[in-house]
Amino acid sequence: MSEVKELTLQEVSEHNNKKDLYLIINDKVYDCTTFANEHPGGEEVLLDLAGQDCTEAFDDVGHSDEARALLDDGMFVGDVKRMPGDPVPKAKATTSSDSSSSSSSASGFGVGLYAVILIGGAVAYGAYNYLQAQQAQQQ
Ligand code: HEM
Repeated sequence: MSEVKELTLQEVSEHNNKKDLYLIINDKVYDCTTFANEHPGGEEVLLDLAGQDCTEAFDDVGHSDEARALLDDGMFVGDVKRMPGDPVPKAKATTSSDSSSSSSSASGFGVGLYAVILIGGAVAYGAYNYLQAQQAQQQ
């Protein structure tokens, strides 16, 4: 088995143009030079991020499994070699778990809010009926 190549952020950042375009996704380096002009999302977005870590941008778009499979289908160059002082990777695990946990807590809050509105409405309706009955008795 051949060893996986390792590239520093500095090395990757030199591949930053249309004729030589590397991207980092999840700490892996991909050569997107030929793919760029076939990219369904356009060549421009890839050029803007050329030589950089685009994990966040890639995840934000919500790319399909097909798009992810494309990456390992001939574009893989090697792993990122983090040097002391390099920026920390745009956390992959936290981004996905963050969004799922925040969305689940948001939906939890939504259900709670509905419950409060429903119960509040029921109590108000009950109080109104009670007062009406009291008034009817007094007349
Ligand atoms: C080498 C990495 C990338 C690959 C292999 C890739 C592949 C693809 C593929 C196959 C699609 C079609 C929809 C799908 O299957 O999800 C797509 C759509 C798209 N991509 Fe990428 N993409 C890459 C990087 C990026 C990056 C870094 C951005 C930055 C924002 C981006 C932005 C978009 C957008 C906006 C679309 C939607 C296009 C549309 O539906 O009109 N992509 N990409």
